Amino acid sequence: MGNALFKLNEGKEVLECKVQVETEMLSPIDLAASWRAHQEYFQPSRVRGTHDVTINPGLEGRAKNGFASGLELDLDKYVVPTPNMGSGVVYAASLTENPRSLLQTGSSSNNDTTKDILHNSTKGDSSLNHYVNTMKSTIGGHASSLEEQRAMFVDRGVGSPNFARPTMETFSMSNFKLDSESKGMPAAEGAVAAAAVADQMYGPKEDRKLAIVLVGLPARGKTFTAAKLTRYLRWLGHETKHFNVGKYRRLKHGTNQTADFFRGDNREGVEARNEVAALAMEDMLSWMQEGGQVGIFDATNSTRIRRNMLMKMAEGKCKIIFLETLCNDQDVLERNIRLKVQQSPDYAEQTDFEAGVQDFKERLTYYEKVYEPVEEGSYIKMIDMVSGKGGQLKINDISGYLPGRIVFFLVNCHLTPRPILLTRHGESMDNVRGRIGGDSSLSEAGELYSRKLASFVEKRLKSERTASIWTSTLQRTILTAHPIIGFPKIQWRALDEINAGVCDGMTYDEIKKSKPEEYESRRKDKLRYRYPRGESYLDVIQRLEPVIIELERQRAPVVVIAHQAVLRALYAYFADKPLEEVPNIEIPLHTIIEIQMGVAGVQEKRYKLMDAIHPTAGL
Ligand SMILES: O=P(O)(O)OC[C@H]1O[C@@](CO)(OP(=O)(O)O)[C@@H](O)[C@@H]1O
Repeated sequence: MGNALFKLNEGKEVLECKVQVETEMLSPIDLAASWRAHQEYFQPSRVRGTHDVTINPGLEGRAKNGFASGLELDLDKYVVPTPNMGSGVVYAASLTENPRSLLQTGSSSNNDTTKDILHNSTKGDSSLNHYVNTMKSTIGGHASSLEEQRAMFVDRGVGSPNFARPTMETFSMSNFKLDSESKGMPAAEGAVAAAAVADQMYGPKEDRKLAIVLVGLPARGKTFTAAKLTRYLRWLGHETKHFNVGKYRRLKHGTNQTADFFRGDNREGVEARNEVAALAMEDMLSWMQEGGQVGIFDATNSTRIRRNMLMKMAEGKCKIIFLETLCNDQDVLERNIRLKVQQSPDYAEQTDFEAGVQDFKERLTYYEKVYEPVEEGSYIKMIDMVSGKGGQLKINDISGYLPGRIVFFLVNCHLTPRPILLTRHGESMDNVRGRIGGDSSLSEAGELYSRKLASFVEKRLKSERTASIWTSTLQRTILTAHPIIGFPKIQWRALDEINAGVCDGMTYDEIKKSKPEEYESRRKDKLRYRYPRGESYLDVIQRLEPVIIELERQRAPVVVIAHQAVLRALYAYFADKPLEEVPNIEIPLHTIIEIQMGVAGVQEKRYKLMDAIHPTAGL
């Protein structure tokens, strides 16, 4: 502890100022370590001069790339098990909601349930109403003191205990997330959170709950589009669920319905299909009452009568936007029909594949006879987006934050299969030291990995017309990309590692010793915890959203060379992982995660090129 007394003679007046400085005793070893780290940071960086976009990389990479990478010709020799999703294809439809109204015994008839839902919807969320009223009166009225007014809008960090948590009366996003009573608030930061607060305050109740009702003939990519949209909205933090009516039909009426069941003049069949659609809608509305925010209602919904039934059930409870998928490309349709027969549970017991295809085509003709394109209400028409040769969106009566984002997401999506390769940078000097953040260069092992990666990329993408290499602006990723030649490289600030704020450059042990409350807060809620003057994982997800949109939009392969926390967030999107799991997803060094995005969903494959700390001379 150091004390100092400063005296300032201003003419006759002497100003005194006492200063007390708290210092902690550092052992000589810690002092030396922090001096070394300090020197390392101020070493001239080897990549500062490179532009954000380099199209024709220097030839020097070619020389290095030629030798010492020692990769086997057969890349499958490096394949390692994928800990999360297995190596099989995850069929999108299997990720849909289990029909609770069918699984619960004695589920009430449609009308009773609908009446119950209408009755309960007047209760609303008392604590949230109270909260919003308090906030309205504070903001609308006059906060009692200037201090409180200033405090109202200061978001003092979610997890860091260094800031007093604002009282219930002051306004701060953290209360919304932490107040377990307030439902429908996304687990998110930034724009998503701000829009949610605005909608809670000013949007009519039904606008705060959104039903995206799919419309379209079979084999138009409805289920795949529904799954993609569900994944995107969940990743942004919106409580989103995918309700597939086909699943309800199969549960209630079995999986071996022939095409006749789907005839427009088959009264029994029509009633049965409307019944399960109503059950699914009731389940979705019940789920919204319990706090769900966006329901993706996946069915053909091919007639105006059916759509009117759904709109009537949703009246006053949620906003409906119809999402119609239209496809005129016969090749795409043929491919989708064959994929559907191959993978749909409807044909799981069909031994004769071609007979299955014929039956499905017959079912299709029955739907085509009664199909009425959407012309009513709010709608988004996706026209030939599936083929990936352009396509377009037609929209009508779309407004608000979330619908706007959904349109922007859908206009950037396509189904052209292509691989996305995710990998961390090569081992860095700070990885060896166990220091987080920073901007250190690569260790010897990290440099060897960069050469192996260049070899891998050359082999894996040699059949591709083109590809691009994305890095962060930190030198450990730029240096890792350096030996790769022949592909344009782009530096993204958005791909920089999570900002550890005041803890940048420290080891976890040093944080635990010198900032135990920070360490403990992060351990307790790593997803929401924000480093003082740094970021949380929720912050990282929000800043990665433009990267996800661009990854969806790209038609050529992309190699993303980034960081542990950033890749956890990106991987969680493709693997549709719950947000709570994001901060602990395994993203080992020197491993490439290949994500294959295609018509059937997302497939994952992992290649481990070498160990982290002790490089092997040549594989
Ligand atoms: O969220 P945690 O588990 O701390 O992981 C993030 C940390 O991983 C590290 C390595 O410790 O990332 P990377 O080396 O991939 O850039 C740190 O820089 C970063 O702070």
